[in-house]
Amino acid sequence: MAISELDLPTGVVAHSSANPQRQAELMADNVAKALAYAVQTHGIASLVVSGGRSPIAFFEALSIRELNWSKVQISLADERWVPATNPASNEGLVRRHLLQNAAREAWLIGLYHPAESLEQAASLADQALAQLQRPIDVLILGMGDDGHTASLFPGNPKLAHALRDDCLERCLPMQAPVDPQARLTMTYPLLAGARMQCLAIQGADKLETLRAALNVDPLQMPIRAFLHSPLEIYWCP
Ligand SMILES: O=C1O[C@H](COP(=O)(O)O)[C@@H](O)[C@H](O)[C@H]1O
Repeated sequence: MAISELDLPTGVVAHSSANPQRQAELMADNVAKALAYAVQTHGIASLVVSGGRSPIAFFEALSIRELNWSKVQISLADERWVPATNPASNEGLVRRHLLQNAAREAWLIGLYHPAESLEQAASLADQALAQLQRPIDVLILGMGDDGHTASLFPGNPKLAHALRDDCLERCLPMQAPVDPQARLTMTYPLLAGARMQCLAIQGADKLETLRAALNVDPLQMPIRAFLHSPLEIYWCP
């Protein structure tokens, strides 16, 4: 199946690339243009990225794009509650692959904070996110095989609250079904307010997950909540 065969909602744009490197370069070009425009028009740009296995080539391609990175804030759609030195840390991934080259001048607002409980850590992350320029200029989402995005996981008791349009928290604690289970996630209104929204996915399995998500409720597959304009989906086989 190709992404062009999906019946996507009106206003959702699909970009198809021949391979992961081409996809990374195309996304890096488009994201760099959007960040440069944001810096030019309001003096500061905010970029929120996801972790997981997929974004490394994109991070590296973006890190060498020339723009005024000292005016760019970078934060994370979600984080595992582990320090940046832990191999599972999304912040660690961003530090190793994105905050390099020209992009080393960017300003990172991490979600991880040491605390006595995950709830306290989420509250500290929520406070740190007060510095993040809103609306987010560019959001890069990923998607798990169960239809989760950020750390908005199906079956979590806090999911319905995190997906509410009027959810006041910027960040909430979540439990994932896989290790590391303790997670921190940005909530729906913060994420879905982004000016430019991209979903980056690779492979036939993720396309099948996306197809399934089109026909279910967001509580079953949270990516469903984002499948509307202005989402741009970047897919490659
Ligand atoms: O756990 C996570 O998974 C999703 C998808 O990651 P991938 O490895 O399948 O690309 C990711 O978007 C999220 O940020 C991450 O914490």
